[in-house]
Amino acid sequence: ATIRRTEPTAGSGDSARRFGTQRVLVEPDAASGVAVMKFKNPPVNSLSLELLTEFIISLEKLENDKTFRGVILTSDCPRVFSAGLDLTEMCGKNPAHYAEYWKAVQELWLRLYLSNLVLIAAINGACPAGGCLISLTCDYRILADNPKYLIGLNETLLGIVAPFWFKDTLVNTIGHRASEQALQLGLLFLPAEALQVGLVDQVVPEDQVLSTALSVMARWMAIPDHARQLTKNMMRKTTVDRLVKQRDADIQNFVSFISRDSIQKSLQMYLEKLKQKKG
Ligand SMILES: CCCCCCCCC/C=C/C(=O)SCCNC(=O)CCNC(=O)[C@H](O)C(C)(C)COP(=O)(O)OP(=O)(O)OC[C@H]1O[C@@H](n2cnc3c(N)ncnc32)[C@H](O)[C@@H]1OP(=O)(O)O
Repeated sequence: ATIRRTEPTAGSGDSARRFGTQRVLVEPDAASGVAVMKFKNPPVNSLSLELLTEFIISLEKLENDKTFRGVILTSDCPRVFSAGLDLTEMCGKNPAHYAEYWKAVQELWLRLYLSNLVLIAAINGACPAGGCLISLTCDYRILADNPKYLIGLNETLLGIVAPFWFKDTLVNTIGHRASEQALQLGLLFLPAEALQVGLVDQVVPEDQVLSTALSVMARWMAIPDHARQLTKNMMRKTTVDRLVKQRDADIQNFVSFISRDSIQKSLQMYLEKLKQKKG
């Protein structure tokens, strides 16, 4: 994916030029050093290989541009933050594709979890599974107060299992016992429940999600960068190293697990059910 510079939209106010890719819009505000990164992969921001790749490219661009110290992650698709990993990437494909896809999923998590940027998730829609994982890699999570916007690692409901580094990220956020129950039951939390269990840090009216994220960002950016970054690294490095030291094994484990007939069948059935729902 190439990074395309697009002209500022009419009425975009500041002279900041937007850049990004087809599926990841980046709205930089150089004055504040904050960029808003919007997923745009309609209808549900499923994390396809293309979206993952473009996401990594855009994140790297922002990390390499010293103008930016904070990024707000949000969705350009109505009602959905991200529907999680793209199920079509995990069904009916071949082992080589599964390996390539999983490597990209690992890469995104590794880059986000240890990012030197301040990352804030402005969750303006449903946030299941891989979408929830992205929000968990952020430093702070704000969820719109809409009972339709459920959030959680619901993998067991599909007959699959969240890998250990998904689990570790959840445990680091809501604790071991809450994670044990949430992962086994594939819990999808309502906003008030997510706040109560600590899965999100704030629940605000839908039209205040972005403005709240901007004010929280200002608070985090007031901290001397290097001290904050060293502290974040201190908190997260052990978790990241657990994957780094066994990335290939993790890929092989994913490929063999997802290739099982029983797993393929449950994913197909789940996809069918999603399609019927519209019926
Ligand atoms: C042990 C170690 C080994 C590792 C073991 C394996 C690794 C496990 C880690 C997996 C992590 C994951 O993220 S697995 C993904 C889990 N994701 C989910 O369960 C969410 C599924 N989606 C939903 O619940 C809903 O779509 C929701 C997001 C709420 C939006 O609802 P809406 O009514 O607005 O939209 P829908 O009508 O449902 O969906 C619109 C269209 O998008 C499609 N769609 C929806 N979600 C999709 C998805 N994730 N991937 C692809 N396509 C999706 C639908 O089929 C529809 O297709 P058309 O009908 O053609 O338009």
